[in-house]
Amino acid sequence: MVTDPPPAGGASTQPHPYARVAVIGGGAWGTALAAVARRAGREVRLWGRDAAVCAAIAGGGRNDKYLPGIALPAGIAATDDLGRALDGAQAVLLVTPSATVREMCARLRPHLPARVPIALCAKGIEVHTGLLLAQVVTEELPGHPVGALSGPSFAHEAAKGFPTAVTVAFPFTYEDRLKPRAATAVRLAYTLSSPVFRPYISDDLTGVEVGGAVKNVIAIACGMMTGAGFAENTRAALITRGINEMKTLAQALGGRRETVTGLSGAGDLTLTCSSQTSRNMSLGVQLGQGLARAECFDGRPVVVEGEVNAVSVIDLARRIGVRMPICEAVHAVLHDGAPLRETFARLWSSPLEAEPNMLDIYIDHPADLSAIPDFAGETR
Ligand SMILES: NC(=O)c1ccc[n+]([C@@H]2O[C@H](COP(=O)([O-])OP(=O)(O)OC[C@H]3O[C@@H](n4cnc5c(N)ncnc54)[C@H](O)[C@@H]3O)[C@@H](O)[C@H]2O)c1
Ligand SMILES: O=P(O)(O)OC[C@H](O)CO
Repeated sequence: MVTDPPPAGGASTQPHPYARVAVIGGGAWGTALAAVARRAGREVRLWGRDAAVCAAIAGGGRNDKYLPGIALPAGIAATDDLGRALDGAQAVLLVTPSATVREMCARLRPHLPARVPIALCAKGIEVHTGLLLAQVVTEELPGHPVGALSGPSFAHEAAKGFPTAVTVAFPFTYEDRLKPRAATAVRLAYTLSSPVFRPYISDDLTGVEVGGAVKNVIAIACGMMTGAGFAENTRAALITRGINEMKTLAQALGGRRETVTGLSGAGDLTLTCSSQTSRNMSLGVQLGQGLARAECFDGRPVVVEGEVNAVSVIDLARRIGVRMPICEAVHAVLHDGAPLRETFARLWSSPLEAEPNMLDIYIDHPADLSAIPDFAGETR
């Protein structure tokens, strides 16, 4: 447990916020986080690779490409010049898609102020290496404290100022435990906090990152089942068993099971699996309805992290011997051409087992896939 008594002599007990925040990534979440930081009273520089988007944000307070119709708070300095965005930055939020994190680090390297903390706001695990994104950044940018910001947060809601809570996680040093108000996670949480944005603090970076990556895959599973005509019982079972897959992977990688019950795990899973606002859930629904991948989202290119995450999560889980049957099913449908209904029906015929941490037992369960009715098209 971390405690720090208030200092004697009436000195302020507030952490020191990071006064200047650089947000790297001008998409939906990067723009929303710039709005969050601005609303919290910080000086904000937003880097995007699209000059027209940057001009619209800086000039008109809008990013209609990624957040249509939303008026952003005044004063976000948006630029396509990385050097300008990072000049004097005291904290960096990295918000480009997970697959771009390593290349973005190389681009950031020449411009980063020394020892500036970097918070990953993308959700994923690197394909091939199996590294969590914070490990990728630590490898590429040694000497910087690296953490993550994650949780149930649709960008358009956070940008509009709807109350949102997330987790900010950085490893805690011995010193941080003695003086938690000076810890990076605490300072960054305070930096971004406002009456409508509430960051919770964690030192379990692994648990937080695993939650963010796995929830995307489980959301695709929920979407697939919904699209194929299954109902709420099925979705609730996938969410609950999905949390168990997250816990098992987090623990195997050195994270804590209870972190997965927090905002970055169960919280984000609940949000993402409940609404087709989620691109992951929405992709699953469209595939469940029988659309080909190329037809989904009317053929528009849309960032669906769970597609990539399915590959990296399953590759990692197999390597370290962790069972993740729901993620395996999603992977099989997305990447091995397995038939969707049969693949998920098979999950219901897998051996009976006990709830977590109770009894190590597997009992054969008769597999009769034809016993599961075809609900597609039925009106409920
Ligand atoms: N949108 C949300 O509600 C939300 C919420 C929380 C977390 N996230 C996470 O944030 C990350 C980004 O998602 P998003 O919603 O902002 O995506 P987005 O599609 O809205 O925007 C992606 C941004 O990344 C940029 N980009 C793409 N490839 C790039 C590259 N190679 N180099 C530099 N920039 C590149 C694009 O120009 C764009 O500005 C994802 O990992 C996502 O899971 C999104
Ligand atoms: O639209 P999604 O599925 O990428 O989800 C966005 C956020 O991760 C929700 O917290």
